[in-house]
Amino acid sequence: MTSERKYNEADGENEALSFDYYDDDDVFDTFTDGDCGCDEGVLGFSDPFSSEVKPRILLMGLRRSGKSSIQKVVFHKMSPNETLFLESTNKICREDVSNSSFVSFQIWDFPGQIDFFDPTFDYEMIFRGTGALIFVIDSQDDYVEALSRLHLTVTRAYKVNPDINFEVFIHKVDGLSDDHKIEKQRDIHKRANDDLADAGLERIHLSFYLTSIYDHSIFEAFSKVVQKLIPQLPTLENLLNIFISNSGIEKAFLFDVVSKIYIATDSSPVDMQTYELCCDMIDVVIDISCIYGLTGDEAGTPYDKESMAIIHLNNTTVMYLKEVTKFLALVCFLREESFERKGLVVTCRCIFSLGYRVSV
Ligand SMILES: Nc1nc2c(ncn2[C@@H]2O[C@H](COP(=O)(O)OP(=O)(O)OP(=O)(O)O)[C@@H](O)[C@H]2O)c(=O)[nH]1
Repeated sequence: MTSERKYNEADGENEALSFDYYDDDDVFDTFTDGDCGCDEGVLGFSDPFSSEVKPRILLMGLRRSGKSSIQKVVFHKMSPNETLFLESTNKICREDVSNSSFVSFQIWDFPGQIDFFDPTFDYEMIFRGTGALIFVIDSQDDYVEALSRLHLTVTRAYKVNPDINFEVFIHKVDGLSDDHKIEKQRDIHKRANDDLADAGLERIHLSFYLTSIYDHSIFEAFSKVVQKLIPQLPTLENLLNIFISNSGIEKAFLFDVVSKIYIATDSSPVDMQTYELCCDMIDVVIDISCIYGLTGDEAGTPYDKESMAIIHLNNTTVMYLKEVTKFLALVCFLREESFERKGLVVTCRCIFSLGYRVSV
């Protein structure tokens, strides 16, 4: 028998710190009409009795909209093509993502076909502990039904917990031209907000992202969702701003190496190409380390204190990657002429190490 956390409503104010435990038969078994499509052992609570409270991210949307694929590609390194063989999820799958003290949350993947407003289903308990609700809309399908489900979900969730961040992934945009993508986003944005306005709920804010598992857009969107749940974000951004203003560095990211989610960057805008280059650099570092860094039967990891890489691009830009902690990497862009002042990078690494220690 597994255990599930439940909010202790009596504790009122600070709900995020008021978990207690109970056997989960009553809530979740309502939806277990078959085997979970999730790997037992990988998914579920890694430490159900830990007192640590993690923000909860819900993945919701109609059947086949791409929820499980998103989770598998971002957090399990599944290749996008393999998602073609994913079976439909038929019960709620929960996963702990605890790569570092910053990137630490639970993802709950909901089956598309369930009626989570079934009276036997304690949706209040679920929404009360939620930090972000990602609603996935298949942009290649007719989205009228998805929009009405989005409206229902958001309004119910908001009533229970107005602090939830509502994130709408307009998904599978890989099949669409750029013009078509923008047109879809505008249409979905307008209809969803009109529905809320008609219900007198224009104060509910929805954020929209164009996503696909076939490019980096899904990682970028997830980065933004996760960043909103990191209380240390303003401090990290500040540190990165100080960092770049005191060095020749033009752009700096703090990456979670495992998921390739960037948990913070300086306040200059991020463009997709820069983000993609960072992801590629992380892949290169890990791949090269796996091939040449691990010897024989050594049980080491391909990413450790020694991990660092420098890549000279052919446009006089240099990319610099350095391990900050076991799970975090600092990835910077700088001009070749500034690169000689590499000592600054090392200094700033100390600042980040300090920032990390302070946060735990
Ligand atoms: N073209 C394209 N197909 C995608 C994308 N993401 C997911 N898919 C496909 O969409 C189909 C459904 O994906 P799932 O992840 O199983 O969808 P789901 O929302 O979890 O479905 P249920 O478990 O039934 O609720 C699969 O064939 C995926 O390969 C995407 O970004 N682009």
